[in-house]
Amino acid sequence: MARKRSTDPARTAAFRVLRAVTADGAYANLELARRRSGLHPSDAAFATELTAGTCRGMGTYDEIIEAASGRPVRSLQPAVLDALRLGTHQLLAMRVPAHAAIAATVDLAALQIGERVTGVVNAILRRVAAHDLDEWAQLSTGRDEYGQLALAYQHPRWVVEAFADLLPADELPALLAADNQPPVPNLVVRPGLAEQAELGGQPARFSPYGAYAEGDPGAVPAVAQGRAGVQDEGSQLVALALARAEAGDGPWLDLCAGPGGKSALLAGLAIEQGSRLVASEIAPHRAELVATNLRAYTGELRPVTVVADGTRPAWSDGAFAKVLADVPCTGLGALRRRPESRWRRRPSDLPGLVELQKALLASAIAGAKPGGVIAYVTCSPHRAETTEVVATAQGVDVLKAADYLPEVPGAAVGDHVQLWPHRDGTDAMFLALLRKRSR
Ligand SMILES: C[S@@+](CC[C@H](N)C(=O)[O-])C[C@H]1O[C@@H](n2cnc3c(N)ncnc32)[C@H](O)[C@@H]1O
Repeated sequence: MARKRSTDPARTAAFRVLRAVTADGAYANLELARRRSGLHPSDAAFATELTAGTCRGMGTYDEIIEAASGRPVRSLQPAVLDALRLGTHQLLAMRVPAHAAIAATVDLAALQIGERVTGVVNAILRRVAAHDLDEWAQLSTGRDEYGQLALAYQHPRWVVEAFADLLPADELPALLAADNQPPVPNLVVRPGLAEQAELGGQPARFSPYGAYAEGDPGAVPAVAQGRAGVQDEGSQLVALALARAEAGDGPWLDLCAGPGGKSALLAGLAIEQGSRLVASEIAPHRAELVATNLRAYTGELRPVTVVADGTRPAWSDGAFAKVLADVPCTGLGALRRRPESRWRRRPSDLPGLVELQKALLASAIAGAKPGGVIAYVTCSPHRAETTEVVATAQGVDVLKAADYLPEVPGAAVGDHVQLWPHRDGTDAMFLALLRKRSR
Protein backbone atom coordinates (compact mmCIF):
# COMPACT_ATOMS: atom_id res chain seq x y z
CA MET A 1 0.00 0.00 0.00
CA ALA A 2 1.29 3.49 -0.84
CA ARG A 3 2.73 5.51 2.05
CA LYS A 4 0.44 8.29 3.27
CA ARG A 5 1.71 11.76 2.25
CA SER A 6 2.47 13.99 5.20
CA THR A 7 2.50 17.77 5.39
CA ASP A 8 5.40 19.62 6.93
CA PRO A 9 4.69 23.21 8.09
CA ALA A 10 8.27 24.48 7.66
CA ARG A 11 8.73 23.14 4.12
CA THR A 12 5.21 24.20 3.16
CA ALA A 13 5.94 27.75 4.36
CA ALA A 14 9.27 27.78 2.49
CA PHE A 15 7.56 26.55 -0.70
CA ARG A 16 4.88 29.26 -0.50
CA VAL A 17 7.48 31.97 0.11
CA LEU A 18 9.58 30.78 -2.82
CA ARG A 19 6.50 30.70 -5.06
CA ALA A 20 5.71 34.30 -4.07
CA VAL A 21 9.33 35.30 -4.80
CA THR A 22 9.65 33.59 -8.16
CA ALA A 23 6.09 34.04 -9.47
CA ASP A 24 5.07 37.40 -8.00
CA GLY A 25 8.39 39.19 -7.43
CA ALA A 26 7.91 39.26 -3.62
CA TYR A 27 10.83 39.97 -1.28
CA ALA A 28 11.78 36.76 0.50
CA ASN A 29 12.48 38.43 3.87
CA LEU A 30 9.11 40.20 4.01
CA GLU A 31 7.16 37.21 2.77
CA LEU A 32 8.92 34.92 5.21
CA ALA A 33 8.26 37.25 8.15
CA ARG A 34 4.55 37.07 7.28
CA ARG A 35 4.43 33.28 6.97
CA ARG A 36 6.64 32.24 9.85
CA SER A 37 4.59 33.98 12.53
CA GLY A 38 2.24 31.00 13.12
CA LEU A 39 5.02 28.39 13.14
CA HIS A 40 6.61 26.62 16.11
CA PRO A 41 10.06 28.24 16.73
CA SER A 42 11.99 25.20 15.48
CA ASP A 43 9.85 25.07 12.29
CA ALA A 44 10.30 28.84 11.86
CA ALA A 45 14.09 28.47 12.11
CA PHE A 46 14.10 25.60 9.57
CA ALA A 47 11.81 27.53 7.20
CA THR A 48 14.10 30.58 7.44
CA GLU A 49 17.27 28.63 6.71
CA LEU A 50 15.61 26.73 3.87
CA THR A 51 14.03 29.77 2.23
CA ALA A 52 16.97 32.14 2.54
CA GLY A 53 19.48 29.49 1.46
CA THR A 54 17.37 28.42 -1.51
CA CYS A 55 16.86 32.01 -2.64
CA ARG A 56 20.60 32.70 -2.36
CA GLY A 57 21.52 29.57 -4.30
CA MET A 58 18.67 29.58 -6.79
CA GLY A 59 20.62 30.23 -10.00
CA THR A 60 23.33 27.76 -9.05
CA TYR A 61 20.78 25.09 -8.17
CA ASP A 62 19.11 25.63 -11.55
CA GLU A 63 22.39 24.77 -13.27
CA ILE A 64 22.72 21.62 -11.16
CA ILE A 65 19.09 20.64 -11.81
CA GLU A 66 19.70 21.10 -15.55
CA ALA A 67 22.83 18.97 -15.41
CA ALA A 68 21.08 16.30 -13.30
CA SER A 69 17.90 16.17 -15.38
CA GLY A 70 19.43 16.74 -18.80
CA ARG A 71 16.74 19.30 -19.66
CA PRO A 72 16.53 23.10 -19.45
CA VAL A 73 14.86 24.32 -16.26
CA ARG A 74 12.49 26.46 -18.30
CA SER A 75 10.92 23.24 -19.58
CA LEU A 76 9.82 22.40 -16.02
CA GLN A 77 6.57 23.63 -14.51
CA PRO A 78 7.56 26.66 -12.36
CA ALA A 79 6.09 25.17 -9.17
CA VAL A 80 7.97 21.92 -9.79
CA LEU A 81 11.19 23.86 -10.30
CA ASP A 82 10.66 25.65 -6.97
CA ALA A 83 10.13 22.31 -5.20
CA LEU A 84 13.32 20.98 -6.84
CA ARG A 85 15.26 24.08 -5.73
CA LEU A 86 14.14 23.52 -2.13
CA GLY A 87 15.07 19.85 -2.33
CA THR A 88 18.45 20.64 -3.88
CA HIS A 89 19.28 23.11 -1.13
CA GLN A 90 18.47 20.50 1.52
CA LEU A 91 20.60 17.92 -0.28
CA LEU A 92 23.63 20.09 -0.99
CA ALA A 93 23.71 22.74 1.75
CA MET A 94 21.75 21.58 4.81
CA ARG A 95 22.35 18.77 7.23
CA VAL A 96 19.23 16.91 6.10
CA PRO A 97 19.82 13.20 5.28
CA ALA A 98 19.34 12.58 1.56
CA HIS A 99 16.45 10.14 1.95
CA ALA A 100 14.58 12.61 4.19
CA ALA A 101 15.20 15.55 1.84
CA ILE A 102 13.93 13.59 -1.14
CA ALA A 103 10.91 12.01 0.60
CA ALA A 104 9.83 15.32 2.15
CA THR A 105 10.15 17.18 -1.17
CA VAL A 106 8.21 14.51 -3.04
CA ASP A 107 5.42 14.71 -0.42
CA LEU A 108 5.47 18.51 -0.63
CA ALA A 109 5.19 18.39 -4.43
CA ALA A 110 2.36 15.85 -4.25
CA LEU A 111 0.35 17.92 -1.79
CA GLN A 112 1.09 21.38 -3.18
CA ILE A 113 1.21 20.65 -6.92
CA GLY A 114 -0.27 17.23 -7.58
CA GLU A 115 0.47 13.52 -7.41
CA ARG A 116 1.36 13.46 -11.14
CA VAL A 117 4.63 15.42 -10.58
CA THR A 118 6.08 13.13 -7.92
CA GLY A 119 7.88 10.86 -10.39
CA VAL A 120 9.87 13.65 -11.99
CA VAL A 121 10.70 15.31 -8.64
CA ASN A 122 11.86 12.01 -7.18
CA ALA A 123 13.97 11.10 -10.22
CA ILE A 124 15.72 14.47 -10.52
CA LEU A 125 16.46 14.78 -6.80
CA ARG A 126 17.97 11.30 -6.73
CA ARG A 127 20.37 12.38 -9.46
CA VAL A 128 21.17 15.65 -7.63
CA ALA A 129 21.90 13.61 -4.47
CA ALA A 130 24.56 11.60 -6.29
CA HIS A 131 27.14 14.39 -5.76
CA ASP A 132 27.88 17.05 -3.18
CA LEU A 133 28.22 20.74 -4.11
CA ASP A 134 32.01 20.54 -4.61
CA GLU A 135 31.64 17.56 -6.90
CA TRP A 136 28.95 19.35 -8.93
CA ALA A 137 31.33 22.33 -9.23
CA GLN A 138 34.08 20.06 -10.53
CA LEU A 139 31.78 18.14 -12.83
CA SER A 140 30.66 21.30 -14.57
CA THR A 141 32.91 21.29 -17.56
CA GLY A 142 34.26 24.26 -19.43
CA ARG A 143 34.18 26.61 -16.45
CA ASP A 144 36.99 29.05 -15.93
CA GLU A 145 38.02 30.33 -12.50
CA TYR A 146 35.17 32.87 -12.30
CA GLY A 147 32.64 30.29 -13.39
CA GLN A 148 33.81 27.92 -10.66
CA LEU A 149 33.70 30.67 -8.03
CA ALA A 150 30.20 31.59 -9.20
CA LEU A 151 29.03 28.03 -8.72
CA ALA A 152 30.87 27.38 -5.46
CA TYR A 153 29.70 30.65 -3.85
CA GLN A 154 26.27 30.79 -5.50
CA HIS A 155 26.66 34.09 -7.35
CA PRO A 156 25.79 34.95 -10.94
CA ARG A 157 28.94 34.90 -13.01
CA TRP A 158 28.56 38.52 -14.20
CA VAL A 159 28.54 39.64 -10.56
CA VAL A 160 31.70 37.66 -9.80
CA GLU A 161 33.34 39.32 -12.81
CA ALA A 162 32.27 42.79 -11.63
CA PHE A 163 33.79 42.14 -8.19
CA ALA A 164 36.95 40.65 -9.70
CA ASP A 165 37.41 43.93 -11.52
CA LEU A 166 37.65 45.70 -8.14
CA LEU A 167 39.46 43.41 -5.69
CA PRO A 168 42.73 41.47 -5.58
CA ALA A 169 42.05 37.90 -6.75
CA ASP A 170 42.89 36.39 -3.37
CA GLU A 171 40.15 38.47 -1.69
CA LEU A 172 37.37 37.41 -4.01
CA PRO A 173 36.37 34.19 -2.16
CA ALA A 174 36.17 36.09 1.15
CA LEU A 175 33.80 38.67 -0.36
CA LEU A 176 31.62 36.00 -1.98
CA ALA A 177 31.49 34.08 1.30
CA ALA A 178 30.57 37.27 3.22
CA ASP A 179 27.68 37.83 0.79
CA ASN A 180 26.26 34.49 1.93
CA GLN A 181 26.22 35.43 5.62
CA PRO A 182 23.17 37.39 6.81
CA PRO A 183 24.44 40.57 8.51
CA VAL A 184 24.20 41.20 12.25
CA PRO A 185 21.46 43.82 12.65
CA ASN A 186 22.84 47.32 13.14
CA LEU A 187 21.00 50.03 15.03
CA VAL A 188 21.65 53.76 14.85
CA VAL A 189 20.63 56.71 16.99
CA ARG A 190 19.04 59.90 15.76
CA PRO A 191 21.76 62.30 16.94
CA GLY A 192 20.52 64.60 19.69
CA LEU A 193 17.54 62.35 20.44
CA ALA A 194 19.20 59.18 21.78
CA GLU A 195 22.59 57.94 22.99
CA GLN A 196 24.53 54.99 21.58
CA ALA A 197 24.35 53.30 25.00
CA GLU A 198 20.54 53.16 24.76
CA LEU A 199 20.78 50.75 21.83
CA GLY A 200 22.12 47.87 23.93
CA GLY A 201 24.41 45.36 22.22
CA GLN A 202 27.98 45.99 21.14
CA PRO A 203 28.97 49.48 20.01
CA ALA A 204 29.54 49.53 16.25
CA ARG A 205 33.11 49.04 15.05
CA PHE A 206 33.49 52.45 13.39
CA SER A 207 30.32 54.53 13.70
CA PRO A 208 29.95 56.54 16.91
CA TYR A 209 26.18 56.41 16.39
CA GLY A 210 25.66 52.68 15.90
CA ALA A 211 25.47 49.37 17.73
CA TYR A 212 25.17 45.71 16.73
CA ALA A 213 22.05 44.28 18.31
CA GLU A 214 20.60 40.79 17.89
CA GLY A 215 16.91 40.34 18.52
CA ASP A 216 13.85 42.39 17.71
CA PRO A 217 14.81 46.05 17.09
CA GLY A 218 11.24 47.08 17.96
CA ALA A 219 11.89 45.91 21.53
CA VAL A 220 14.50 48.67 21.98
CA PRO A 221 12.57 51.64 23.44
CA ALA A 222 14.55 54.26 21.49
CA VAL A 223 13.71 52.44 18.21
CA ALA A 224 10.02 52.09 19.14
CA GLN A 225 9.91 55.82 19.88
CA GLY A 226 11.58 56.83 16.61
CA ARG A 227 14.71 58.15 18.39
CA ALA A 228 16.78 55.37 16.82
CA GLY A 229 16.42 53.03 13.87
CA VAL A 230 17.91 50.12 11.97
CA GLN A 231 20.73 50.97 9.56
CA ASP A 232 23.79 49.28 8.13
CA GLU A 233 27.01 50.74 9.49
CA GLY A 234 28.24 51.54 5.97
CA SER A 235 25.22 53.78 5.44
CA GLN A 236 25.96 55.49 8.74
CA LEU A 237 29.56 56.11 7.70
CA VAL A 238 28.82 57.71 4.34
CA ALA A 239 26.28 60.06 5.94
CA LEU A 240 28.79 60.89 8.66
CA ALA A 241 31.49 61.72 6.09
CA LEU A 242 29.19 64.24 4.39
CA ALA A 243 28.29 65.78 7.74
CA ARG A 244 32.00 66.18 8.58
CA ALA A 245 32.89 67.99 5.32
CA GLU A 246 32.99 71.75 5.87
CA ALA A 247 30.52 73.63 3.62
CA GLY A 248 29.43 76.73 5.51
CA ASP A 249 25.87 77.70 6.30
CA GLY A 250 22.73 76.64 4.50
CA PRO A 251 20.22 73.82 4.41
CA TRP A 252 21.14 70.25 3.46
CA LEU A 253 19.38 68.14 0.84
CA ASP A 254 18.88 64.37 0.62
CA LEU A 255 17.97 64.02 -3.06
CA CYS A 256 16.91 60.32 -3.04
CA ALA A 257 15.73 59.92 0.51
CA GLY A 258 13.36 56.92 0.59
CA PRO A 259 12.95 55.08 2.89
CA GLY A 260 14.84 57.60 4.98
CA GLY A 261 17.64 55.73 6.75
CA LYS A 262 20.36 58.22 5.87
CA SER A 263 17.97 61.17 6.19
CA ALA A 264 17.27 60.17 9.77
CA LEU A 265 20.96 60.31 10.69
CA LEU A 266 21.74 63.38 8.57
CA ALA A 267 18.80 65.36 9.99
CA GLY A 268 20.26 65.17 13.51
CA LEU A 269 23.80 65.92 12.32
CA ALA A 270 22.44 68.93 10.37
CA ILE A 271 20.63 70.27 13.44
CA GLU A 272 23.86 69.96 15.46
CA GLN A 273 25.47 72.26 12.85
CA GLY A 274 22.54 74.71 12.85
CA SER A 275 21.10 73.49 9.51
CA ARG A 276 17.85 71.92 8.36
CA LEU A 277 17.60 68.81 6.19
CA VAL A 278 15.23 68.65 3.24
CA ALA A 279 14.49 65.00 2.42
CA SER A 280 13.24 64.54 -1.14
CA GLU A 281 11.91 61.33 -2.69
CA ILE A 282 10.14 60.62 -5.97
CA ALA A 283 7.88 57.77 -4.80
CA PRO A 284 5.05 59.02 -2.55
CA HIS A 285 4.82 55.78 -0.52
CA ARG A 286 8.58 55.89 0.12
CA ALA A 287 8.34 59.57 1.08
CA GLU A 288 5.84 58.49 3.74
CA LEU A 289 8.44 56.08 5.11
CA VAL A 290 10.92 58.96 5.19
CA ALA A 291 8.49 61.11 7.17
CA THR A 292 7.96 58.22 9.60
CA ASN A 293 11.71 57.81 10.04
CA LEU A 294 12.03 61.54 10.77
CA ARG A 295 9.02 61.78 13.08
CA ALA A 296 10.91 62.18 16.36
CA TYR A 297 12.65 65.41 15.31
CA THR A 298 10.86 68.53 16.56
CA GLY A 299 11.85 72.17 16.94
CA GLU A 300 12.72 74.95 14.58
CA LEU A 301 15.22 72.97 12.48
CA ARG A 302 13.13 69.81 12.18
CA PRO A 303 13.57 68.18 8.76
CA VAL A 304 11.02 68.49 5.98
CA THR A 305 10.03 65.74 3.55
CA VAL A 306 9.03 66.52 -0.03
CA VAL A 307 7.94 64.39 -2.98
CA ALA A 308 9.96 65.43 -6.04
CA ASP A 309 11.73 64.04 -9.08
CA GLY A 310 15.35 64.74 -8.27
CA THR A 311 16.18 65.16 -11.96
CA ARG A 312 13.64 68.02 -12.25
CA PRO A 313 14.04 69.74 -8.92
CA ALA A 314 11.50 72.13 -7.48
CA TRP A 315 14.20 74.18 -5.74
CA SER A 316 16.55 76.85 -7.14
CA ASP A 317 20.10 76.07 -8.19
CA GLY A 318 22.64 76.67 -5.45
CA ALA A 319 20.09 76.37 -2.62
CA PHE A 320 21.93 73.82 -0.44
CA ALA A 321 25.22 73.72 1.48
CA LYS A 322 25.35 69.90 1.37
CA VAL A 323 23.62 67.44 -0.94
CA LEU A 324 23.45 63.67 -0.60
CA ALA A 325 22.77 61.78 -3.85
CA ASP A 326 22.23 58.20 -2.64
CA VAL A 327 21.13 57.05 -6.05
CA PRO A 328 19.12 54.00 -7.16
CA CYS A 329 21.59 51.26 -8.13
CA THR A 330 21.93 47.52 -8.72
CA GLY A 331 22.40 46.94 -4.99
CA LEU A 332 25.29 44.55 -5.63
CA GLY A 333 26.88 45.79 -2.41
CA ALA A 334 23.97 44.59 -0.28
CA LEU A 335 23.54 41.02 -1.53
CA ARG A 336 23.77 39.56 1.99
CA ARG A 337 20.61 41.46 2.94
CA ARG A 338 18.16 40.18 0.31
CA PRO A 339 18.83 36.54 -0.53
CA GLU A 340 17.05 36.52 -3.90
CA SER A 341 18.36 39.86 -5.16
CA ARG A 342 21.51 38.56 -6.87
CA TRP A 343 19.38 36.53 -9.31
CA ARG A 344 16.94 39.37 -10.04
CA ARG A 345 19.48 41.83 -11.37
CA ARG A 346 20.80 41.56 -14.93
CA PRO A 347 23.72 43.30 -16.65
CA SER A 348 21.07 44.82 -18.92
CA ASP A 349 19.79 46.82 -15.89
CA LEU A 350 23.00 48.83 -15.85
CA PRO A 351 22.61 51.29 -18.76
CA GLY A 352 19.26 52.67 -17.56
CA LEU A 353 20.46 52.97 -13.97
CA VAL A 354 23.68 54.64 -15.02
CA GLU A 355 21.80 57.26 -17.06
CA LEU A 356 19.60 58.04 -14.04
CA GLN A 357 22.63 58.13 -11.74
CA LYS A 358 24.40 60.65 -13.98
CA ALA A 359 21.28 62.82 -14.17
CA LEU A 360 20.81 62.74 -10.40
CA LEU A 361 24.46 63.57 -9.78
CA ALA A 362 24.26 66.54 -12.19
CA SER A 363 21.13 67.70 -10.41
CA ALA A 364 22.78 67.30 -6.99
CA ILE A 365 25.66 69.47 -8.17
CA ALA A 366 23.25 72.09 -9.53
CA GLY A 367 21.44 72.15 -6.19
CA ALA A 368 24.63 72.82 -4.20
CA LYS A 369 25.84 76.36 -3.56
CA PRO A 370 29.37 77.33 -4.72
CA GLY A 371 31.72 75.81 -2.12
CA GLY A 372 29.00 73.33 -1.12
CA VAL A 373 29.69 69.61 -0.83
CA ILE A 374 27.97 66.79 -2.71
CA ALA A 375 28.15 63.14 -1.58
CA TYR A 376 27.54 60.63 -4.37
CA VAL A 377 26.70 57.26 -2.81
CA THR A 378 25.75 53.82 -4.09
CA CYS A 379 25.21 50.48 -2.35
CA SER A 380 26.95 48.91 -5.30
CA PRO A 381 30.69 48.77 -5.92
CA HIS A 382 30.20 48.22 -9.68
CA ARG A 383 32.63 50.45 -11.56
CA ALA A 384 29.97 51.57 -14.06
CA GLU A 385 27.81 52.93 -11.22
CA THR A 386 30.58 54.44 -9.13
CA THR A 387 33.84 55.89 -10.46
CA GLU A 388 32.59 56.02 -14.04
CA VAL A 389 29.54 58.09 -13.04
CA VAL A 390 31.63 60.41 -10.85
CA ALA A 391 34.03 60.93 -13.75
CA THR A 392 31.18 62.69 -15.61
CA ALA A 393 30.69 65.31 -12.87
CA GLN A 394 31.15 68.90 -14.07
CA GLY A 395 32.14 72.01 -12.11
CA VAL A 396 33.44 70.24 -9.01
CA ASP A 397 36.70 69.42 -7.26
CA VAL A 398 37.01 65.88 -5.97
CA LEU A 399 37.72 65.65 -2.23
CA LYS A 400 39.69 62.83 -0.64
CA ALA A 401 36.70 61.10 0.87
CA ALA A 402 38.72 58.77 3.12
CA ASP A 403 40.06 61.84 5.00
CA TYR A 404 36.53 62.21 6.38
CA LEU A 405 36.44 58.64 7.66
CA PRO A 406 39.83 58.28 9.36
CA GLU A 407 38.52 55.52 11.63
CA VAL A 408 38.11 53.11 8.68
CA PRO A 409 41.55 51.85 7.60
CA GLY A 410 42.10 51.06 3.94
CA ALA A 411 38.77 52.51 2.79
CA ALA A 412 40.31 54.74 0.11
CA VAL A 413 40.18 53.77 -3.54
CA GLY A 414 41.88 56.66 -5.28
CA ASP A 415 40.03 59.76 -4.06
CA HIS A 416 36.89 57.82 -3.18
CA VAL A 417 35.81 55.42 -0.43
CA GLN A 418 34.79 51.81 -1.00
CA LEU A 419 33.61 49.73 1.95
CA TRP A 420 33.34 45.93 1.81
CA PRO A 421 31.42 43.28 3.78
CA HIS A 422 34.46 41.00 4.18
CA ARG A 423 36.82 43.80 5.21
CA ASP A 424 34.64 46.23 7.12
CA GLY A 425 31.56 44.19 8.08
CA THR A 426 29.40 46.72 6.21
CA ASP A 427 27.51 46.70 2.94
CA ALA A 428 29.78 47.52 -0.01
CA MET A 429 28.96 51.24 -0.01
CA PHE A 430 30.72 53.60 -2.38
CA LEU A 431 31.22 57.28 -1.53
CA ALA A 432 32.60 60.19 -3.56
CA LEU A 433 32.75 63.67 -2.02
CA LEU A 434 32.77 66.62 -4.42
CA ARG A 435 33.06 70.34 -3.74
CA LYS A 436 31.24 72.66 -6.13
CA ARG A 437 33.55 75.21 -7.70
CA SER A 438 32.81 78.87 -7.23
CA ARG A 439 32.74 79.47 -11.00
C1 LIG B 1 19.22 53.87 -2.79
S1 LIG B 1 17.61 54.39 -2.45
C2 LIG B 1 17.88 55.63 -1.22
C3 LIG B 1 18.07 55.07 0.16
C4 LIG B 1 17.96 56.13 1.23
N1 LIG B 1 18.90 57.21 1.00
C5 LIG B 1 18.16 55.56 2.61
O1 LIG B 1 19.28 55.62 3.15
O2 LIG B 1 17.19 55.06 3.19
C6 LIG B 1 17.23 55.37 -3.84
C7 LIG B 1 15.90 56.09 -3.77
O3 LIG B 1 15.83 56.96 -4.89
C8 LIG B 1 14.50 57.05 -5.29
N2 LIG B 1 14.47 57.62 -6.66
C9 LIG B 1 14.49 56.98 -7.84
N3 LIG B 1 14.46 57.85 -8.85
C10 LIG B 1 14.44 59.09 -8.30
C11 LIG B 1 14.37 60.41 -8.82
N4 LIG B 1 14.35 60.64 -10.14
N5 LIG B 1 14.33 61.44 -7.95
C12 LIG B 1 14.36 61.21 -6.62
N6 LIG B 1 14.43 59.98 -6.06
C13 LIG B 1 14.44 58.94 -6.90
C14 LIG B 1 13.98 55.65 -5.17
O4 LIG B 1 12.56 55.64 -5.08
C15 LIG B 1 14.65 55.21 -3.86
O5 LIG B 1 13.82 55.46 -2.77
